[in-house]
Formats: sequence, structure tokens, C-alpha cells
Amino acid sequence: MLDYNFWTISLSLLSSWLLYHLITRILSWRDLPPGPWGLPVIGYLPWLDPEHPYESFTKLARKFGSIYSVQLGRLPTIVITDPKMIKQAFNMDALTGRADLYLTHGIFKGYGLICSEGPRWREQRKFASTCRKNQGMAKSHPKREKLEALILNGVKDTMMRITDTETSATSGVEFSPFLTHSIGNVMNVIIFGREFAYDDPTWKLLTHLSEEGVKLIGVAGPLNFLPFLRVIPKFRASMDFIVGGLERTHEIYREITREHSGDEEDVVGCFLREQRSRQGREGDSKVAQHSFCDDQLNFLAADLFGAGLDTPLATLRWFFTMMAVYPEVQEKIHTELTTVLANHSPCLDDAQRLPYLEAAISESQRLRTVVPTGIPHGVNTDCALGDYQLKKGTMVVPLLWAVHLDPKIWPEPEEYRPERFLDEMGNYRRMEAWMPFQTGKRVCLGEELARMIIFLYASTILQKFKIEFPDDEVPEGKDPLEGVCGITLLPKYGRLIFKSRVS
Ligand code: HEM
Repeated sequence: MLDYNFWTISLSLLSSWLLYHLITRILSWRDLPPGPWGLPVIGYLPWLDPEHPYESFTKLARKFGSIYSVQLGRLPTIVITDPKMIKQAFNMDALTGRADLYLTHGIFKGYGLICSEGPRWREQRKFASTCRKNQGMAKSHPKREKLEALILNGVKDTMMRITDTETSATSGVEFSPFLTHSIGNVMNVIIFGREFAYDDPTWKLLTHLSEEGVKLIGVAGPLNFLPFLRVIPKFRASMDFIVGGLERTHEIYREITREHSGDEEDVVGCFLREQRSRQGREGDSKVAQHSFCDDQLNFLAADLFGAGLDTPLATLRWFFTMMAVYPEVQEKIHTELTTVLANHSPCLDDAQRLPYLEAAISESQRLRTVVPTGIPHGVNTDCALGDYQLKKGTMVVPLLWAVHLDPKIWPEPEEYRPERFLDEMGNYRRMEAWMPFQTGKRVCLGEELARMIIFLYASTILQKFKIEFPDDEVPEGKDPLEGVCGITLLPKYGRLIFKSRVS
């Protein structure tokens, strides 16, 4: 009798609990945009193409519209492809969080800038913005010329390596390591106040750890959504590499920091000064003090280095690849460079006088968005977005790939046409739906620096070299603009011929 009662009560409690959850779930779905069904626990993950998740998301947008919901493992997710709605959403305070991915919360533990949220993010963003301006990353800042000289030094280094490689003008060269080294050194000087030689073992180690780590981290990586999978050996090995690489990188950063006195103008020096001033300041909240702890410095430096190197590198690689694929555009740029500059080497002030080049760069950033799924945000308080109710903890994906290839905004979107970014007078015009740096309160902090780097590399290299694809680089029938996606989208075919234009 006792047994019977126990089981009856337990079963009815369990079924009430399940019913309650089912009803609340159904009620919460009512307030969400439409979207595909998924399986329990894993949601829609099995249907995402792990190599091209942005394409799977774009297909769903064609079916469900410009805002839809999709369950990814344990994370309720909203995907937006309408640029106006992305702007509206990403300007809301409630959407300034980061999604609870295993990477951001489990590994980076909310440190740094890219993965931080709340008061720490606000403080670190303010600090990094001040550093950015003090380093000359603002129009008409007195230090801008110094920064320009630093970048031009990097351009010179890359061109020297291209010229020194015997095969450059005949069978081509993989020039990505040259760009990695020279742009990496721009970031090294900004952050650490030092450069590394091309063959320096520490530099080799740092780039190896970062390149391999980035390959293993993809927003679609199932571990991000199902952290328990890390018990599986394949995932365990990836995690061990990422975590071990991070520790080793931080060790190197700590050595560099120890060599700082705190008077330096680089990011580490500024951070140390801020840290010291806070230690001595009474009345500062605990969060504020904690926000400038030693761990934060290492994560912040890694964020600035990674973001500052990977995305301009990817953008320049795509740009030069497009030059090889579209020789008529390349010739137009070269004619513009020759007409406007005669023989002098490009400088930042020339950018406004080179609208076709600017348009060609923007168009390459549109056609191959280097962060195709954007960097997702997280909802930090329940809020309304248009007619929908978003719950705290929801991930919001701004699907930049779909925005940039939307035929309603960009007729024949797969065509590379710099003219889209020119007005009737031939002046450069920024298009509203063009958002490679995302938009809103967390918009890329390095946009100005990125524009400086991309312009100086693109203009100087195209002035001196004619770029072509080697005959054997792209197999017959393959798309020369095919991409390989890690955190950033990179060209699959990277070997290019650089023919000197200077006789
Ligand atoms: C073409 C080059 C670049 C592209 C396409 C790009 C793209 C992006 C995107 C899409 C975001 C996400 C914004 C958001 O979450 O709303 C971002 C954030 C960020 N970017 Fe860039 N970026 C570029 C260059 C740089 C450079 C050179 C730096 C160097 C300082 C940098 C530093 C950052 C930082 C620190 C954030 C995080 C901002 C935050 O979370 O508050 N980026 N970038």
C-alpha cells in the first residue's frame, strides 16, 4: 500500500513538473520569432554545416525570415539578417552581454574585452578606447603620424620579403606569413612596446598557438553549446590545446610585463599605471579594482593582439585575392593611384583622393565578410525587440554574411562591383547595410586602426606590384573565392604572383 502511494505520488509530481515545463516552454515560444524545430538537448546543432555555419544560418533566414529563433544545444538563439533590426538590437543596453558559450564563459571566464560583460566590460572598453586614442587611432590626433610610420614600416617589411622570395614573380608565394609577421609587429608595438624578428622562436610559438587555437574555436563548435562533450577524447584534445596554449601565451606576456616599469606608452604600460592608481585610490568598488587585475591584463592583451591581427590579415588576404580574380578592377585602381599620386608613395591623407580604391576595399569586405556570423551578443536582462520578447541568456547572432549578400540590398550580390560604394560624382559613399565591424554599443574597437592598416597595405602594394593567380593554384572548376572558416573566414587559395611594376 505504502509502495503504491509512493509511486503514484512520485509519478504525478513528475508529470506535473514535465507539464509545467512544457507549458512554460510553449508560452515562451509564443513570444519568439518563428524558427526550425530541433531535437531535445542538442537542438538544431546536427543540421548546421560545421565548416560553413553562416551558410546554414542564411538558408534558414530564406525560410523563416529576417529574424528567427533556433535552439543551439542549451542556448536559445535569435538570428537577425535585417541590417536595420541589427542596428536597433545592438544599440540596446540589454544586448551588450556576450552569449554563454563555453569559450567566452568557460575558458575566458569573462576576462579580457571581447568576452567580458557588465561593469568589467564597460570599464575595460573605456580604458581601451582611451589607449586607442592616445596611440593615434583617431583622425587628427598628434600621434597619428607616428602610428602611420609604424604601419608603413610593416608594409615595407612585407614588400621586402615578397621581393626577396625568388618565386614571387613566377610561380607565386604564400605571402600570408609575411603579412602575419608585419601586422603582428604593429600590434606588438602598440600593446607590448616591442617587435619580434621573423625567426624569433617566441614569435613562432605565439603565432603557432594562436593560429592553431583559432582553427579549433568556431562559433559552431558543438562544445560551445554542449560543454559536457569535453569528456570525449577528440574534444578533450582540442580543449587541452586551447587552454594549454592560453597558459603558455600568458606566461610570455607575464615575462614582457615584468620588463615594464609602468611609464611606457604601450597598452601594458598604461594598464600598469591604471592598476597602480586604483590600488592607491580609496572608495573604488571591488569590481573596479578586480577589473584591473593581472589576469585581466593578459586576457586583454591577447584579445587586442588576436582581434588586431586576424581580421585585418583576413581582409587583406581577401582583397589581394580579389585583385587576382578581377584584373580589370586592379588596373582601375592602379590607374587611379598613378593619376592621383604620380610617383609619391601613399599616405593616410591620400585616402580621400582615392575613392575607387576605398570602394574596392569596402566591396571586398562585403563580398567576403571575414566574421561571417558576426560576434554574437547575449541578452543580459529580459527585453522586447520589436514584437518579440527576449529572455535573459538568449544568444543573438547578427548574420553579417546574409546582410552583405542580400539581393534586395545588393543587386547580383555575388558580383564584385566597387561602384556600389561610389555616388554619381564618383565619391566614396558608406552604405548603411555595410557592417563588417558590426554596429551598436560594442562595435569593433579597432575600426580606425584596421582602416589605416588596410589602406596603407593595399595602396602601397598595388602601386608597386601587379597581382595574379598562378595557373596551378585554383583547381579547374573550383571557386577562387572559396573560404575556410575558423573564427575568421580566410581564402582557401593563398598563393599569389607579385610582378613588379617598377622597371
Ligand atoms: C578588418 C578588420 C576588423 C574587422 C572586420 C573587425 C570586426 C569586429 C567585429 C565584427 C566585432 C564584434 C563587435 C560586436 O561584438 O558588436 C569586433 C570587436 C572587436 N574588435 Fe574588431 N575588427 C577588425 C579589426 C580590429 C582591430 C585592428 C582591432 C585592434 C584593436 C580590433 C579590436 C576589437 C575589439 C577589442 C573588439 C571587442 C569590442 C567589445 O567587445 O566591446 N578589431 N571586431
